[in-house]
Amino acid sequence: MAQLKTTKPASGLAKPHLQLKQLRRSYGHQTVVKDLDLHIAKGQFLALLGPSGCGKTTTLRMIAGFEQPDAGSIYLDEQLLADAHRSVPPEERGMGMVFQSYALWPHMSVGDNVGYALKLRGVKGADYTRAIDQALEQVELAEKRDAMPHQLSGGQKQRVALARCIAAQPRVILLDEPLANLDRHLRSTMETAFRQLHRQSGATFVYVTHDQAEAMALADEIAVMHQGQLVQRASPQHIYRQPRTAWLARFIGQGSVLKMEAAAPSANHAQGTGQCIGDSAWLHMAIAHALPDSRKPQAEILVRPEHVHVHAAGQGAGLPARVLDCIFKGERYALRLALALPGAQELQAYSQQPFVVGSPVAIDIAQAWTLQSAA
Ligand SMILES: Nc1ncnc2c1ncn2[C@@H]1O[C@H](COP(=O)(O)OP(=O)(O)OP(=O)(O)O)[C@@H](O)[C@H]1O
Repeated sequence: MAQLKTTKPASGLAKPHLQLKQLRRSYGHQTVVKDLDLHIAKGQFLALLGPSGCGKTTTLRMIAGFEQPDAGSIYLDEQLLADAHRSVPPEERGMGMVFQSYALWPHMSVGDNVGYALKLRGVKGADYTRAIDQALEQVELAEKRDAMPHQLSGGQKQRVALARCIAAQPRVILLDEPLANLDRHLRSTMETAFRQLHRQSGATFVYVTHDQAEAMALADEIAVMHQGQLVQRASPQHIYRQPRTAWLARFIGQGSVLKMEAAAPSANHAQGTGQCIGDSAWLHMAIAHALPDSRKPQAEILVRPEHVHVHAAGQGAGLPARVLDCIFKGERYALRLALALPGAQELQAYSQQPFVVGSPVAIDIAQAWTLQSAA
């Protein structure tokens, strides 16, 4: 692999950001990252989200410099970091990486682990000690400075790994499933720590995860990958409310993808993908007409459980349905319902009251989102 020497951007006024341009990487005959275009603004917290094997880690490793692209290029500011012919070595990219496995040196104290990169850079004496103390304070582990890694809990080890990363003051911090080894309670504590550190450090964060809840809780924007390609990139709110494809709608959050008749009678709604339908009466009609053997065109819509109102059968109008499941979730009940219509389409709903499994109900769908056909 030819190695590029680090060169500063030509202009100090250049707008700094990380750019992946038409990035491609294959292993044997399998192309795992396919012409990926991604621009990440300075100081942004971007989550790279997708199911196992979609190419997230390979993308992160190319940004870090552990893998070289087969085609395309990676720029930081205006500096070319890598393309198919050249690659700046990882240690010259000004990036830090936090792994799922913590990757602490077992024979070094917490303080020495945190200061490792600084020592390599020749930082010594009071500056070295101050940088370690500051980084450990940021992750609230100042009292563990002299402890050894084996004396720490999983969450503490991950915070040391973060402190080590921050102490080196990287421009970009790359995180590969850093919370995957932690229990649920610790994960939410660590999510708070990540958000604080992101704000304090001002660094650009690129965070790989397959957990949508984690991506939504942490990131300003989410880039969803599927089979090596970018499916959608937007804010968590946008991706949740307006997923582009049926695949993404199913992948992100709770919700049901229902079929409805694309050209329902009395429809004065424009048809097509990427639209919010808020007319309940029209929605009910279009869903009721989605006969499984219909020759008329069918469309797919996303219905989130919070938009489904359930009441006992006979108490008001609505689509007829039957309760398949009713699970107590603490603050509410989660229902699984089957429409009592041809096709028996299933959907999810929330309710403040329990419903008996098997009982007939009526449902109102307040809004839905039209989708592209399944990817
Ligand atoms: N060094 C390698 N040699 C061969 N195949 C590889 C190599 N690294 C990754 N792959 C394959 O590339 C595909 C993408 O892997 P990658 O680790 O990028 O996915 P991922 O989205 O991060 O998945 P996970 O969430 O499971 O880590 C997988 O099919 C994987 O088996």
